[in-house]
Amino acid sequence: MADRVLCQELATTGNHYRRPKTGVASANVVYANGGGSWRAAPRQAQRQPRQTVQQYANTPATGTAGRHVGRAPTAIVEEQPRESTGAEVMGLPATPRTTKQARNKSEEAINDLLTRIPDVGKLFDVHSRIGNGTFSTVLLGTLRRESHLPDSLRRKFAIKHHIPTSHPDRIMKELQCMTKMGGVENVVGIHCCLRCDASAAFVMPYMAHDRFHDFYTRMDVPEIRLYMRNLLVALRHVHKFDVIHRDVKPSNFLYNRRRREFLLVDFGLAHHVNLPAVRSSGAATSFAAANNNNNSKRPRERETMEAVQQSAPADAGLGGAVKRMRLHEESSKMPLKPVNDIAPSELQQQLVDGSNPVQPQQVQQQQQQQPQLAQMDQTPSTPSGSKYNTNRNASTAVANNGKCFCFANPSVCLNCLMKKEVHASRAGTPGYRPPEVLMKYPDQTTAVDVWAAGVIFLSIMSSVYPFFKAPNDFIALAEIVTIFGDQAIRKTALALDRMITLSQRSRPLNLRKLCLRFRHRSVFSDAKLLKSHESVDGKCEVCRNCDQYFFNCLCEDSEYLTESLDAYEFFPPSAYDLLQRLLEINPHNRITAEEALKHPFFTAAEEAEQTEQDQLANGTPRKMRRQRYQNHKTVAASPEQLKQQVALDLQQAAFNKL
Ligand SMILES: Nc1ncnc2c1ncn2[C@@H]1O[C@H](COP(=O)(O)OP(=O)(O)OP(=O)(O)O)[C@@H](O)[C@H]1O
Repeated sequence: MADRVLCQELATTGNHYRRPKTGVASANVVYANGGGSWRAAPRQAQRQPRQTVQQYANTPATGTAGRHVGRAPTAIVEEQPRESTGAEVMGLPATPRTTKQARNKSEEAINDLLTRIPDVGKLFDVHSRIGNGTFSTVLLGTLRRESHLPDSLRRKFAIKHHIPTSHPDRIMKELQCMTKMGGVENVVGIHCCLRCDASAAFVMPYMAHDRFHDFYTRMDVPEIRLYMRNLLVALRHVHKFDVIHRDVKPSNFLYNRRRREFLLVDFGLAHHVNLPAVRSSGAATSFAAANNNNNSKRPRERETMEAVQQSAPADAGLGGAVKRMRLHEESSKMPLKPVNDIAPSELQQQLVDGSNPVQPQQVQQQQQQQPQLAQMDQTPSTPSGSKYNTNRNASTAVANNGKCFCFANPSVCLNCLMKKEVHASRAGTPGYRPPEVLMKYPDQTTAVDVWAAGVIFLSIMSSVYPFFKAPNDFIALAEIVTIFGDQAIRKTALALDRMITLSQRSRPLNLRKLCLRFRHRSVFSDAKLLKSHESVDGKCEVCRNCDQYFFNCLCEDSEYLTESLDAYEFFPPSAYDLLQRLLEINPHNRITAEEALKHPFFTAAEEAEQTEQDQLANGTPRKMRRQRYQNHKTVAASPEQLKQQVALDLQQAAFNKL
């Protein structure tokens, strides 16, 4: 029998759903400049084989090395874009996209939900699977007690069925976020939560939405503005609670183009802004242990346990599990013996069996040693004057005030072994992690989400999705360095107390050039254009910094005469400025969601809109013309009225000028 932990009455008088229609009316559209990644994205192509037929042509990008251009998709033939409504099972005709395989998966998911949580079946008719994530399957449901109503009057719900291996704390935290913050400002709310043994399901309001893939290249500036504004509104709301969403990405920000509705979903990785209290190797140990329980289908990091430990305010309501973890953490928090006291044989023994004898006075010594160690991190120079100390002798290390001896050694030096482990969350989806996360900065803030919003904006502006696609955090950082230059990263690393070693220098690229160059890739990668710039011997110079042909150079301070981009301009200058601020490398200088909403990209448009509305209220130009014509006629009728009309016209002109 199901054990219901929280079930509010589903009597919310929400809007009755309407029969869904497709968002955009255009069938079989061929995009010459359709989306795609910098690199070939076989995963992306594989993920949606049933929905999109993609024709990739292996068009060599400009530049010899093609560091980040690689294989550019030249054409995407798509079926009519549609909202993922699950409408088929609600009496609507099945679309050709619904394959047998998809139906099977949908049925599997429904059966799984109904078997694991039988109460769901008593309350809901579950129709189809509408989303599939790392931690859950989301299904479409309608109330059984409304089954007698016509389709158009039955309310729809998104039932998020958590995978049974999801940690209870993670589920609890997600639930807390939704109950505390949800239901307003584009943030998803929750109706109820059902649990049976190890399985839990959230019942949320359902929102039919379009796939990002279908609209990100099609939006005009006002729509992009609307999209970004709504995303920032949701983030501003979440950030007011000092909560970092940590998984801001297009698939978690639902958008219904037709109804202009938005919804930020998935608070599975959300946590409070770091309190620097819990950063110990013990925490890392228990986190690792928790991590082992979770098997990920997709490369999204699972740091729930760590997040729980770092978010003290959230802990209050989390119950025994967290307390248990804290105990575990305390017991493993014991500091290591100071290096002076460790005989080499003893140390070896410790490393082998993991034993860690601790005495009270050693704790004190350890605490005294911490500032020294922190300092050491910042001073890589050695007595010999070389940048790195390659001395292998541990006793010399001690004599050298605990400097690092790891470089060029096959093992971690004693001094580093003694250091407290830096424990920084890296939860989130690859491609949306900001530099501070990639550099393992422990005191992360809501700026993490703002960076992710910037990446989404960059995808929209450049028509490249996903924009960053690195297999690991190092390459992800290298991608950021490629665009923003090494100086910005070095400075930020210094500001964040992190040390970063880069093998080469790189100058920053210009975001406007980057966006327009990618947006119009077919134009700038055209063979004819290349031919027109080739020298007589058929060669064309390539910029060493950005790896692009000189006429397409993307560098901020380019030394080349490049092709003019003005004819291809699509955005106002304020858009690039906002993009730059959202993607500020230093999290301390990054714009907040609240500030971003006051950026001229939004406010200037609002002012223009206001003026337009005022004009409408006072008469549109067309109306005015008609009025003038009528006036003219009247004037002809009476010379007396002529004066009046002229005065009126002058008044109107003066008013318009204002
Ligand atoms: N309220 C909702 N209405 C409509 N669809 C929804 C709703 N909530 C979630 N979905 C769909 O389900 C998908 C997965 O949901 P969610 O992100 O919450 O799960 P997840 O397991 O955490 O996924 P991921 O690992 O991709 O973040 C979403 O991308 C969306 O398409």
